[in-house]
Amino acid sequence: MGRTKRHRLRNRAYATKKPIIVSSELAELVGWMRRRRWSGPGPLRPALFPDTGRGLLSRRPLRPGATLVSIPLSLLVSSATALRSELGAALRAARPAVSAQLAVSLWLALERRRGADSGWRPYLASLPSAYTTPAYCEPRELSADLLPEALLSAARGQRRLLLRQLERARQLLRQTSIPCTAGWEISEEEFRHGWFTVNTRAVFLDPSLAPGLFSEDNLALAPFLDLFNHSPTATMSSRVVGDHYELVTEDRFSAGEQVFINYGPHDNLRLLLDYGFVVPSNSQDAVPVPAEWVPLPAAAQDNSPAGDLTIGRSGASWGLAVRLYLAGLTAAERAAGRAADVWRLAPEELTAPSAVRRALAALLVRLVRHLESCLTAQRALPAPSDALQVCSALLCEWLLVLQGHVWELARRPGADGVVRPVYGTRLGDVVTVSATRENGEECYIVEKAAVKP
Ligand SMILES: C[S@@+](CC[C@H](N)C(=O)[O-])C[C@H]1O[C@@H](n2cnc3c(N)ncnc32)[C@H](O)[C@@H]1O
Repeated sequence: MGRTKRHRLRNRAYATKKPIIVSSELAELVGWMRRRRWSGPGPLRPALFPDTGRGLLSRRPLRPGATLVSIPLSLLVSSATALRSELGAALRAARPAVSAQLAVSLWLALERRRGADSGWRPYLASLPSAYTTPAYCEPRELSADLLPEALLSAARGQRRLLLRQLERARQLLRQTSIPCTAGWEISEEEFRHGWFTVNTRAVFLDPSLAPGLFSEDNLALAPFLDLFNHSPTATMSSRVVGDHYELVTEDRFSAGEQVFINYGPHDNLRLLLDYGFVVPSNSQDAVPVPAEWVPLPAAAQDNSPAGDLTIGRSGASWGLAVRLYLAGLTAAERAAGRAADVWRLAPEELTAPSAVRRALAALLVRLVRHLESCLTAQRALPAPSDALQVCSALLCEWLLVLQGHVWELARRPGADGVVRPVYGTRLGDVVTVSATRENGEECYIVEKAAVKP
C-alpha cells in the first residue's frame, strides 16, 4: 500500500476511533509465508488502531494459554541468515567481530537494494518506511532548547552509534564482491532503516536455535509476529515447539480487540529510544534530573552512592533523595557523622528534613518550567519531524508525572510588580518563580509551608 493511502487510512482510523482492517495490505506477506509452511494468521487480523497505529486484532475471544502465532524458524531473520548470505565471508572475517544487530541491519539493506529480485520482498514490503526513534529527528531538532538534557544526550548518543556502525557496514561491504553492491556506498538512510527495523521489531531468540557467529546473538526478526504492539500490562511468553517459534498469551481478549504483547518493563524514555513511541500514563515513568541541578559540596561527595537521579510517581528516587539529603546537611551535621545515615534511611526519611523538602520543591518547579519551555519551543517549530512529535509526547508524559507533585496555585505580582506563577507542592511548600538572576538563571523561592501534603 502506498504512503498516501496509508495516511488516508490512518486519518480515518483516528477520526472514527475504530480499528480499520488492513489485511489486504499484508495479503502478499501472508501468501508468501503460507507457501513457506506457515499455517496462517489464525485468530489474528492486521488492523489500524486509532491510538497505536498498525497492530493485530483478535477475530474471536482469546483465553489465557492461547497460542497467538506460530512461525516456522526458517522464516526468522537472524545473524545466521546474514551468515548464509553473500555477506557471510566478510562477516566471519570481521575483526573485531560485528554485532548481530549490525549483521542483520546490513543484510536488510542489501535485500532492499535487490528490490524485486529479493526472495524476501514481501516481508520487506511489510515494514514501515521510516521510524520515529530520536535518530529520525532532523539534526537541527537535536538542540538544548528543544530537548531536556537526558533526552538530548541519549539522542545524540544514538546518532553517534549509528554513524559508527554505518562506517563498519561500509568497510564490510567493500570486502564483498556481490554484483548488486558494485559501486554502492550504503547511505545513512539505508543503514538507519535496517538498524531501526532490528531495534524496533526484533524478538529475543535462544542462540542455539539459529546458531550465528555471535555468542550473544539472541535477536531475530519474525515476519507477521512483528506486527504486535506493546502494552505494559500484557503478559505472555515465547517458546519453541518443534521447528516453530510461538507466542502464548496469558491474557484474555474479546473478539475485535487489539492483541498486545509486552516488550519489557520499560519507562517511556527507553520506549522512545528503542521503539519510537511512548505509552500514556506509563507506571514505570520517572523524570530524569540533571546532576548539575543537584550539586554536592565536596565534603559530601564520598558518601554519595551512584544511583538514578529521577522523580517518579512516588517521588524522588533513592539516588536523588540521597543527594538532596547530603547537600542539605550543615557542616556541623556532617561533622557529627550524619552523612552515613544515607545507607539506612528510606527515600521518604531522606526527604523529610525541611532543607531537603525545600530543595526538592524548588527542583520540581524548575523541572516543570524547563519541560514547559522545551515544549513551547517545539510547538513553535514550523514542521517538526514525526520523531520530534514523539519527543513532545514524552515531555507531556513527564509533565504529568511532575504534576502529581507540583501544580500552579496562583499568579501574583512580586515586589517588582511582575506577575509570576506560584506553585503548590505535595511537600506542603509554596514555590514562587522569582526574578531572574544576573547570570540569567531563574531563581525559585520556597516561601512557606502552606499546603497540606
Ligand atoms: C514490533 S512493531 C509493531 C508493529 C508496528 N505497529 C507496525 O505497524 O509494523 C513495534 C513498533 O510499533 C509501534 N508500537 C508498538 N506498540 C505501540 C503502542 N503501544 N503505542 C504506539 N505505538 C506502538 C512502535 O512504532 C514500535 O516501534
